[in-house]
Amino acid sequence: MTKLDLNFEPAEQLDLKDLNEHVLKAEYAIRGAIPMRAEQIQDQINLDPESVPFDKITTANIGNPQQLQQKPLTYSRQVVSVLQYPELLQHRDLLVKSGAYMPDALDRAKILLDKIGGSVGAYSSSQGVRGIRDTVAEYITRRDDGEPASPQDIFMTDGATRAVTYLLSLLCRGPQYGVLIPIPQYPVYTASLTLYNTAAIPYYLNEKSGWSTDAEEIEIQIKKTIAKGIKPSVIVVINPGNPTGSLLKPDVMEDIVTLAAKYGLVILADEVYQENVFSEGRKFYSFKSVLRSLQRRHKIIYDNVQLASIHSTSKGVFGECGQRGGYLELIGFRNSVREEILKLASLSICAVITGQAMVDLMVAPPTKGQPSYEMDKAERLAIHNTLKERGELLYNTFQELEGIECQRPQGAMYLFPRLYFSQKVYDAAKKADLQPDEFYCHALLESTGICVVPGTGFGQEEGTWHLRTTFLAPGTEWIQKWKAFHQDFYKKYAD
Ligand SMILES: Cc1ncc(COP(=O)(O)O)c(C=O)c1O
Repeated sequence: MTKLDLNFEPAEQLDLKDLNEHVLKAEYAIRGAIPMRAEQIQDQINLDPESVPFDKITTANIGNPQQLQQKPLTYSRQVVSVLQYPELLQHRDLLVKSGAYMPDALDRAKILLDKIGGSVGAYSSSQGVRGIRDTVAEYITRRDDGEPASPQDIFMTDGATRAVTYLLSLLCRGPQYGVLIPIPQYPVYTASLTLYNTAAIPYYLNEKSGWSTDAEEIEIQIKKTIAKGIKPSVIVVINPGNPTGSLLKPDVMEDIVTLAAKYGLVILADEVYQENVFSEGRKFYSFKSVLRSLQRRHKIIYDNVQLASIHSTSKGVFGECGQRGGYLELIGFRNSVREEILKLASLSICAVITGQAMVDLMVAPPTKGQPSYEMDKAERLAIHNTLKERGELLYNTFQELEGIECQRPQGAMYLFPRLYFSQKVYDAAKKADLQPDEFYCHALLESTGICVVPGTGFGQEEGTWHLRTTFLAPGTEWIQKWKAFHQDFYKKYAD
């Protein structure tokens, strides 16, 4: 029998007013109203397939390749399956003879198990498995043409998002501090800044010149912000860009590093699309390689630049979003600051171990001479080429249509076309209490099942309207459906 007095009015449940206002204000359009409506429609299709004029939802709203039939790379999945069940190694001959496993995948699993300490079911150190950080450091060194990387600077994370969270939670210090973000941008950045109650300082990318970044425009924004009494402390750069698909040139990157050196900005280089480069004759340059080159050419002025680079297993040709693998490389930070990042990492104990293993496999594929080499290389190339072709196809289709203007994809996995609307669309959108781009995207979803995200969710220059679509969905049927919808929409709303 309780000794407490039971004669009371029960306390109320929580209401929104009882919650953290910053969480309420944060928005993430990629999983916002339109994707939520798409989920409802999918449920409706499952219950009653005849109730909508299409048979499935095409999820072009999120860069989630394996949801759209991209096959995982065989070698890495073979290795990870053994990590989950190491007893398989006792049946090596059988597994190899039957063709179920390649011998080098089994060897790699053994090496990884040793690195991990025997079981993916055990925590690792908070910074991540040392042997995996060694592999990542070797990869970065190779990628940057011999510019050395150190495992001490690598932090393994649950996807790149966790790395963004660590950095912004540490660097955002309230509304009198600001973070420079590109517009349009990947909305995790604005959402995080809202959560951490820190000012977002937009710098606009130049659509007409392929969504290029203009350092002079950034400096103007920095000066304006300082004049308002807000201190810019971080600059976020997404390269290749999401949602724009643009690829930065080294001279622009040098300018950004110069601004970082001059104004004491930490560079948060979101480099998760570093493998997704499609422009002929162009290549990805890491911010680290650009910084090191500047440091070599100039004495002192670049010595204090602090750079955090993030990468992920979610994109590239790996597309292993659900495995939550990622890493963060810290360059130029004081030890005391790195210790705080480590503390943040230790609060979640460690990154998922299979995700860490996935990073190891992503950055160190089988090498020439190993039995899996040819197969792995062919699979990687096929995925890369398919993405490139799909991007081109969608781009070419947009070129044919009225009222839509699209920049050629240079990288990443998105197109961000601009939409020009008639007065009738503005009026209809207003009536529906939507922005014109939201109105178009809703109509596209309801007519075709194609789910994309309105430009409003990424930020866009006032008075302009866009949408973001991935080019991951297979086949051409959905593109034809979109084309037909678009033509009907423009006919229906012609002034
Ligand atoms: C620019 C950018 N950064 C980070 C992420 C998050 O990646 P992850 O799945 O590794 O958390 C994404 C995902 O789409 C992205 O587009």
